[in-house]
Amino acid sequence: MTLLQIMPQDAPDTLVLRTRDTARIAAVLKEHGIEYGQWELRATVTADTTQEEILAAYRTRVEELCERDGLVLVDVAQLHPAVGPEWEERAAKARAAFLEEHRHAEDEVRFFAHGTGCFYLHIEDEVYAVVCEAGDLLSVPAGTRHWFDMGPTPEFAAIRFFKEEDGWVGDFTGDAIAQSFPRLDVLLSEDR
Ligand SMILES: CSCCC(=O)/C(O)=C/O
Ligand SMILES: [Fe+2]
Ligand code: NI
Repeated sequence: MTLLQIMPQDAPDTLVLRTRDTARIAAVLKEHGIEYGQWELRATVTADTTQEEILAAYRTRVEELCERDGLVLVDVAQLHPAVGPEWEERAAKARAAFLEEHRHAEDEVRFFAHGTGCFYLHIEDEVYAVVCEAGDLLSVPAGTRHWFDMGPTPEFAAIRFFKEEDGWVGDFTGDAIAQSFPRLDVLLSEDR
């Protein structure tokens, strides 16, 4: 289930808010110009599902969003658990690539067609951890400091939307803040 957990930037163990109420999540994020929404799931995604099949399943919604927000490029980032040393290495590399705080020159727009991932949004003096699940759409404004954790066993397929070819390139802030915050697996284990 989708989760929003807000923590002070200097007190990662302190809960300002923890909610799985998606209407509340949307409302809280909207106050900061972040769009959160849910699309009806249209396809079962497995390791054998191609990018083309995922894009075809969501074509209407994708086209509507592109038209509305002037997005021109779409692709699918996906990882599914496998076995063997190559997988372990690939997963660790992929995870590490987004685990440091960065910004993008354009909005970060992602739709989760499968699996789970957590965006940590550093907004003013707080960190908003948004655990996205299949069906979730998140649009984070350009320039927002953030990092992303796909967890120790990455499993997700996300449609990515861009205005420019290099829209995914991160500008790393050099702030080590991400290291102090609970990772995706810890966040999810803390249900009480
Ligand atoms: C869920 S898509 C991979 C993560 C990504 O593109 C990004 O920029 C994270 O900050
Ligand atoms: Fe990013
Ligand atoms: Ni999978």
